[in-house]
Amino acid sequence: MTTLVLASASPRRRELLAQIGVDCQVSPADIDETPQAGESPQDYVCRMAREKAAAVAAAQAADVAVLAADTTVVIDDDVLGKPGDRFDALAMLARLSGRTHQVMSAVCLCRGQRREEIVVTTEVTFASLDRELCEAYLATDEPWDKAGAYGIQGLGAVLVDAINGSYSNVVGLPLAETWRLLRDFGIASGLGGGDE
Ligand SMILES: Cc1cn([C@H]2C[C@H](O)[C@@H](COP(=O)(O)OP(=O)(O)OP(=O)(O)O)O2)c(=O)[nH]c1=O
Repeated sequence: MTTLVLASASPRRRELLAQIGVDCQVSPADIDETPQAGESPQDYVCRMAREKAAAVAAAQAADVAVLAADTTVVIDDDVLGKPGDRFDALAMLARLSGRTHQVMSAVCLCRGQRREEIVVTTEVTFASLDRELCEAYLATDEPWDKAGAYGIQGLGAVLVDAINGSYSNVVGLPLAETWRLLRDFGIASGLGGGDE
């Protein structure tokens, strides 16, 4: 049986993997998440997932598989990461208000010399938000550890009018695509049967 290490501090990613019956150990990666000048959102999320996986894989035996992911909100080709402060969070919510944005997650799975990456994009359309609603949402403390300053899986659901694409991708890990990746590596097998 292959040991799978999830290179993530996100409790949501672990819960999402558990939802599809995949057991893992957790070993968060600490990397610099600053975008590079001129880097496209897709290149950025891929690089982040790859660097998280590489940082953790370096400390593992060669037969251990490492899974890492990165999720970012993209609007007008700009990347919105986690808000740094209240002002930042309000500006993000105001920018997303009444418009459609993309949530991009990259997933990187590696074992030994083998490495595969995928990027999944979901479109999310926000309701029109007034200042009072944005302030009230900030007071819930949900925005701080989430890209784009909202969590669709929580009270942030009231901000969302529609989504087009994978829901789990917005929460941090596209489950259908990740499961296929794990299956291709021989890590996930049938449904409900756990790991091979
Ligand atoms: C848009 C959105 C993002 N998010 C989260 C998913 C990610 O955890 C987070 C984006 O930050 P990431 O850097 O992708 O992940 P992380 O810092 O939480 O964890 P790690 O790097 O250790 O794996 O935003 C939600 O939970 N709900 C949402 O609706």
